[in-house]
Amino acid sequence: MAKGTILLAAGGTGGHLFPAEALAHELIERGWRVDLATDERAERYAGHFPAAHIHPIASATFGSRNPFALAGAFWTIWRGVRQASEVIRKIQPAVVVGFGGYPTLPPLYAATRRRVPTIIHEQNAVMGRANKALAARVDAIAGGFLSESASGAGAKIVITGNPVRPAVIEAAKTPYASSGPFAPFRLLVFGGSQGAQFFSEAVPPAIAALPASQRSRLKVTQQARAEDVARVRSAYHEIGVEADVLPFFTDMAARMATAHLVISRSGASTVSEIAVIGRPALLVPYPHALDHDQAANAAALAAAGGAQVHPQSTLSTKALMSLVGGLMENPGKLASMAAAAKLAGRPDAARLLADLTEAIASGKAVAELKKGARP
Ligand SMILES: CC(=O)N[C@H]1[C@@H](OP(=O)(O)OP(=O)(O)OC[C@H]2O[C@@H](n3ccc(=O)[nH]c3=O)[C@H](O)[C@@H]2O)O[C@H](CO)[C@@H](O)[C@@H]1O
Repeated sequence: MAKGTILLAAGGTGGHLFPAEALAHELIERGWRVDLATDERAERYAGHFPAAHIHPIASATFGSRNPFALAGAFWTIWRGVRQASEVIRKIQPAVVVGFGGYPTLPPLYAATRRRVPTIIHEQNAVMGRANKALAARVDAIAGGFLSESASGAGAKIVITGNPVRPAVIEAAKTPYASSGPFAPFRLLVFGGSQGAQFFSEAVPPAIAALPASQRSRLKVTQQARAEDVARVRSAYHEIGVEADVLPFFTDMAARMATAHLVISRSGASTVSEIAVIGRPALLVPYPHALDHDQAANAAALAAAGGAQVHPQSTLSTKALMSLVGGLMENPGKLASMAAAAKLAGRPDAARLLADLTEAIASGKAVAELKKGARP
């Protein structure tokens, strides 16, 4: 017999859904039934979600300035609030936990109206718009990279880190470079859950510019947007570099575990996973993220010595080639970056967030929890 039901709300991209999935595993292990409220966009990422029931909830963004589009969005969100309210009435969750992104607005808003305890989890160093809109109404704000002092909502913030999925915890058991003495040299390139056009354009020419002796040692795994896959594959084929190129790798954690160097964006889960598994990384923050400053996510890992951060605008083919080529010749530096990244990792984030969830479900307030935590 389950302890009760906890409703998680997450949608949109993998960056919101994967931390929810990690919390779900932890809560189920503790004897809770977990349901998920999500939008249809998230179906791509929800395949492995261990929810007892998935509730599709209507949602929309207020992104447009067109008054008709705005009115439409408002109406859709209101429809979502009514749907979510009905779900909450039926399943009587002990607490509702939202993971950011506009699909979480209706379920969290409906929960606060029905006086069900609520938590939002913010993965990023800078709070996203949906979470900002909900911050004043919820009981607790859990943070991946947030800082308690920097935000107006500081009193409600509990730093838990970003929960990573069980496959990541498993991958973290693999010591760095256990797949061989850097020959072949495994390079993993990916752009977050939706891919990155920039890497498709920039990385193959940089690899082509490496001396043949380095190129012949390379094995590349590269995620590319579906429309770029064929071009990236043939670019590597032409220069004789073995490359796995796909729009999405479902075994990303295992691929990270065997990588000697990662080149990626700095979305919150990406940075958290690189740290937990402990791999050296060249991080290139997505320059156009509306909601999240990816550079701020990368900063802590860089400060710990686990990663280098390079703005996209500085990465000419030559610059990228010499960064990769230089690191390939310096296994000692790579190994020390890997060790530093691992020290910065938070493998206990799912446990801490589950502790907070259970405390809020039992009616405790964040202020009480913080008082209890003081020596
Ligand atoms: C453009 C944008 O707005 N991005 C945001 C989005 O990123 P995005 O959705 O890309 O999220 P993250 O970088 O946080 O996570 C990407 C996740 O996808 C996984 N993965 C990736 C590629 C692949 O082939 N297979 C795979 O499994 C990674 O292992 C990781 O778990 O949400 C994040 C969390 O709020 C934010 O920090 C990002 O700023």
